[in-house]
Amino acid sequence: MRNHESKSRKVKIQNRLSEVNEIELLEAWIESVKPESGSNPLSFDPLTNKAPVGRLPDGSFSRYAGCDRFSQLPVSKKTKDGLTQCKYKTMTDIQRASLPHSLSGRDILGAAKTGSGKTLAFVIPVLEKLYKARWGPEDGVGCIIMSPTRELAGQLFEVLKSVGKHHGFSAGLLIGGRKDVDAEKEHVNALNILVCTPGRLLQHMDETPNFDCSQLQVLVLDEADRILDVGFKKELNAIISQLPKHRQTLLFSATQTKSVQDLARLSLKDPEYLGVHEESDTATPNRLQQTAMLVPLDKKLDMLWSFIKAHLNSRILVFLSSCKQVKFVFETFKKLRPGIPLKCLHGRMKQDRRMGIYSQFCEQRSVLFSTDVASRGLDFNKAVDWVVQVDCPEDCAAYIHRVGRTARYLSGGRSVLFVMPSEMKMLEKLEEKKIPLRVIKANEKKIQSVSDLLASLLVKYPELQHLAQRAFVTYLKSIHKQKDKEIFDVTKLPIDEFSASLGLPMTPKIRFLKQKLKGKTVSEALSLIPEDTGNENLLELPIKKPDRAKSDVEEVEEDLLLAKEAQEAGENIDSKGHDMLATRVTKKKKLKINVHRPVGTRVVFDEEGNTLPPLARLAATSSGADSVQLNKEKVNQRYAELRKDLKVADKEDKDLDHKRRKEKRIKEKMKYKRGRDEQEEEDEELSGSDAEIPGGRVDKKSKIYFDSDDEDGERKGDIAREGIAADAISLAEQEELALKLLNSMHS
Ligand SMILES: Nc1ncnc2c1ncn2[C@@H]1O[C@H](COP(=O)(O)OP(=O)(O)OP(=O)(O)O)[C@@H](O)[C@H]1O
Repeated sequence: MRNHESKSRKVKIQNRLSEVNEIELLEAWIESVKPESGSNPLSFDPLTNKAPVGRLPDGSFSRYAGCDRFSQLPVSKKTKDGLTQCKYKTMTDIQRASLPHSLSGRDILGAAKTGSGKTLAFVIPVLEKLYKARWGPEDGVGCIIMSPTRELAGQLFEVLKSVGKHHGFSAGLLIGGRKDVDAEKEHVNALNILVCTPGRLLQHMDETPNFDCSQLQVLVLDEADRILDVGFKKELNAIISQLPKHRQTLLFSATQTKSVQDLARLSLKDPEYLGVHEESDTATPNRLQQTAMLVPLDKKLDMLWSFIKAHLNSRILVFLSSCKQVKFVFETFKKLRPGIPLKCLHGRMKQDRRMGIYSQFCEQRSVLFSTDVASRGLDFNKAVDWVVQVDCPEDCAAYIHRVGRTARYLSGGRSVLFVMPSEMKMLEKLEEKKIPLRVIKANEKKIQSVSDLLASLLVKYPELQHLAQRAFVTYLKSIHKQKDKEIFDVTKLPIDEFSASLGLPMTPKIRFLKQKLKGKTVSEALSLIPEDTGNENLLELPIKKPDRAKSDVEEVEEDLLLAKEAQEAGENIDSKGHDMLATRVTKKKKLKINVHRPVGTRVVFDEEGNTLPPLARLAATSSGADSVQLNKEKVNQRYAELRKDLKVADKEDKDLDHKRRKEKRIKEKMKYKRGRDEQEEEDEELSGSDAEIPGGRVDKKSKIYFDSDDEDGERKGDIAREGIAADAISLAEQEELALKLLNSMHS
């Protein structure tokens, strides 16, 4: 027994000695032939396969800058073994360009096309840095790898595990949507490498006792431009403030930032900027065939349906602009049975389900409807045949990342972008960014219409109607919120036709466009109605009437529907569900209600219970001048009454709404106090907000954690915004309050 123990101790000592020797050798090698700062190793001639590697007979070292095989790099045997087992032999361009610099400890800003192997370009230096520092369990967190989405973090974690499997480091995946946060807290201090999303990392920084990153050696931001953009600004600043300045920082993305401000935030030291495909003719992979098709908004679903039916043996990734769009298209198309499995992925799904869907999609032919949650970094086993962008991406970078889900590494792929007539500017912008797009015309004969099928589905399944309405509103909202107004202009969209194309019997109201009328309340708007229109027969309201042929009965039903949705959404509407201001105000067309319209289209009862058409009793019943005068007076009187009623109703609604918001805030606060961080149920939705609108993030009121792909995060942001608006409590006041609380806790 004792013999055995001493033997194993001997082996350990030997291993340690050989590791120490290896590290000394690696350090000497790296130091003696490191590439000049500012050089791009891609311009060096590769070493031949037979050239000796490492220490040469004359005591010098082989050159590693410019070599094209992992075996020629000054990296440890453990890393080399991991790479060999994963069958990685030859380096990709970004790996060739960046590894010689990153292995010598320099900060890196790496930009290379999608699918070009950026992950290994940071995983290898991370492993090597910690290995050379002889990092052990007692040293705590040595490296943080941050990703903007959970799926991507999960994927990076897998690469790290497989390439680093011969090293003894402990690594953990810290992402939102996992329930085991308490268990995580217990272990997080023992981890050497954290692969995380910013929200979850910050949560640990704030909540985990003794969480310590003060010894951090390497910080990696994958999809760095995304993490550096406004959506993550607060989280990132808070995280960075807790990290030591003396560290190595590696930033990678397909669309990199060079903004000095951003880099200053990260305290980079003379970073090596390695944009390996900058000289390339195209910004996207060469094996990617990209097309664009002019598709009007109301024909998008027809086109998508026809496309799917024509590619039943493919793996198709479809991008839509919001999770409500995704849900609607997924649920309805599923019922229409296109003959290929359908799946959907969006930020409101529970994390386990998201992961499950992601792997299922990698395995079989299917269509995956997704929001931008799947647009960055994900490597679907090189198996996506088509990327279909039904809704236009917010900018060229988003386009590049979406199409980058196909044609990865050496494989080919195809993509198609549906562009609406109002978005043609996008094509110019893409061309400017060196994105080779072929604009093609759809074969009209092959397009199958689904609108009628959808309409019947919506009749049969009322819940789908609700989904359709939400999809409709959130789509328009996403367009309205887009920053690039040259491309996105909600007023240019065929709104009624769009509504009909979703199968909706009538156009839902578009509440958010209220702003166009400068935020006036219902009663204020009513007060704008002229006392005397100058035309005895017409009442003009600033309402866009979508379908002139639509009957009044339809209008009543429509209002009821809208009222229901608006109430759910917590909007200010009057007690009868009328939101006259917000109703279909798009092109500010005026609805003219003819008070002389035929009796019988809309049934109204008078005090005796007799049926009357609306306002008919106010209208002229004879052609005599007296009666016209009389009716005008009645009309004005009636309006005055209406205004009064509505003012009262409006006030009641405001009070109710205020109360409701207050209750909601209190509820939310309680929720966060309990430390709940789980993903909300898919169907828990907040009034008209759609979280997948990039840049739509808002300041958070208090400690709220979210990942970019976490629609709940956006929700929480919205809640915070509501809270701020309602309370008008400033950040300074909140901080003061928090301080007081803290002081009282300590005293
Ligand atoms: N040297 C290599 N040899 C063979 N395959 C590689 C090599 N490097 C990376 N790959 C493979 O290429 C694919 C794309 O790699 P990776 O996901 O790192 O790309 P990326 O540049 O990070 O893409 P994105 O910009 O979309 O995040 C992966 O399947 C990976 O396994």
